[in-house]
Amino acid sequence: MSKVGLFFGTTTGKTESVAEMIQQELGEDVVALHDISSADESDFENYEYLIVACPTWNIGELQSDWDGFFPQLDEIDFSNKKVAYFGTGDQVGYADNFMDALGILEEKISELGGTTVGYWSAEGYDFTESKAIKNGKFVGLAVDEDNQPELTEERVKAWVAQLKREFSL
Ligand SMILES: Cc1cc2nc3c(=O)[nH]c(=O)nc-3n(C[C@H](O)[C@H](O)[C@H](O)COP(=O)(O)O)c2cc1C
Repeated sequence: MSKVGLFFGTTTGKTESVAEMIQQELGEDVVALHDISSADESDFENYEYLIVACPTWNIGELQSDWDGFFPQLDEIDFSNKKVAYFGTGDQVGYADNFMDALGILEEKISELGGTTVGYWSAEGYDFTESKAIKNGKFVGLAVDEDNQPELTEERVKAWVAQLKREFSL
């Protein structure tokens, strides 16, 4: 049984690619990938550690599969679970709503008892507003494949190294 469940939504495939990079970095035997479009509540119970991944769509909204799953989050017990988040977004085209989906999911899952790990510095990004900023940091890894694809690999590697410590893997 994998230790970490990574639940992602994706519309044009970018978040799925980053999910696969993260799985490679943490280890294929450590991380199981779940597309949220075909997941159900019981899938979350199997893991002590979760990674929740969602791009922001339609100006500040959850990706559509995550949007559909959102009410089902209430049925999941997140207490005793450490939860890390990552998202993909476009800081140039959507500077007022960069990574909002990450903030929306983190707020909800924290209310349901999840403990957030994997906070990420906002240095190196240029945007105006984001619901994903808490105490000056992103609540998880922010990836911008639209404008900074050359930074994705090093960002993923650094974040995964941090997660290994915070998940005690
Ligand atoms: C119509 C549209 C709306 C978008 N809205 C936002 C947004 O509000 N905030 C943001 O950060 N990115 C926004 N994006 C950028 C996407 O989040 C980004 O391309 C993302 O990597 C797509 O992920 P996916 O390929 O996994 O679906 C938008 C893109 C499109 C085409």
